[in-house]
Amino acid sequence: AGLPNTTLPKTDAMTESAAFTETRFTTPARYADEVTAAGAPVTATAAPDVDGVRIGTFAGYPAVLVETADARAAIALHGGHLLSYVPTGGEDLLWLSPRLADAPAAIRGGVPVVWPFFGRQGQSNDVPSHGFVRTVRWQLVEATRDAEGSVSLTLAPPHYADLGLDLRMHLRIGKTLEQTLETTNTGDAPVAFTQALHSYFHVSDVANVRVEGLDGLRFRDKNDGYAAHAQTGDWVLDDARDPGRSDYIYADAGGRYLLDDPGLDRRIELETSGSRSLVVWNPGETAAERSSDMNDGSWRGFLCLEAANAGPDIVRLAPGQTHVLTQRVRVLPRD
Ligand SMILES: O=P(O)(O)OC[C@H]1O[C@H](O)[C@H](O)[C@@H](O)[C@@H]1O
Repeated sequence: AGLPNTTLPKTDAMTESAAFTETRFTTPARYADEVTAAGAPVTATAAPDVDGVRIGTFAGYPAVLVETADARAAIALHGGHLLSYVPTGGEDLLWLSPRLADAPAAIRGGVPVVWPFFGRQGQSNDVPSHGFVRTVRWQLVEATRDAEGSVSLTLAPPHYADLGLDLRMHLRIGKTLEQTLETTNTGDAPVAFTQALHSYFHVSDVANVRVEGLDGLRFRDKNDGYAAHAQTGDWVLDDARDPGRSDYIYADAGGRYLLDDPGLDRRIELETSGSRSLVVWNPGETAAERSSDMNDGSWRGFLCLEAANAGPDIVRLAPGQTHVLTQRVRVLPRD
């Protein structure tokens, strides 16, 4: 097929802070120590006294393991990273690299938490790409089980006193996966930030799936100097301009997307709120082969649909204000 994309007039590159008004973050004083500590073994994490929740390991990472009648899930303490979500009777919705590097390296796969900036949008080159929370150890703050049997968790990254922002992540594991990033401005100045739940969805073959819900939207292509384009029809990987890779930021996105996968005979529904952008990313073969955690052909097994506030979609918070980004994910049968 191929996308008959229309090239729109080029505007300023999205990473130039002059074009937008993101806060320029300074790496928190504690960040380097937190990264170093994240490589050390986990010592005694108290297991919560909640049915179906325990502390164990998953893919070699210390993790919160959840089991309900409707689904199983694993959340690594490293990065607060959701590694696995398996609806009962189905396959994992998430992809995890078979070549994971050890902590404190970032985990390839699952749902990286990107915060408080997407990539290095609006930032200098001195800050780590995708923010300050994906390569540090998080804490499990709360676990509860509701009357329907779903498990709700709250996790938090280290508190950075000098950042002026605080993050809590909530997860609800049941028939549907619900994941929320709750950001509060704890400082005394307004903050403008970007973020994403960078989900790696497991697919049969990325070249053989399509994403509905993007038709007519404008997007910026990171591989094309952030040039603006217009989407016609569904997203597919075989973009006529560049077969085999996608790094698109869709703006003014509607918040409901369907990932149709004939090979796995399923559709993944992604619904978002508090997010007006969607990033659709797959590195394609050439870039994947240069990467130590995707250079085995496994890049074909995922597509990232990232519920984001990125590109022109920047969140502005006055002191004391809180912003909530939520994604809801579930499997639908194919008709
Ligand atoms: O390799 P990472 O730092 O995990 O980033 C993985 C990818 O994340 C996002 O999708 C960005 O838009 C991509 O440009 C980036 O390559």
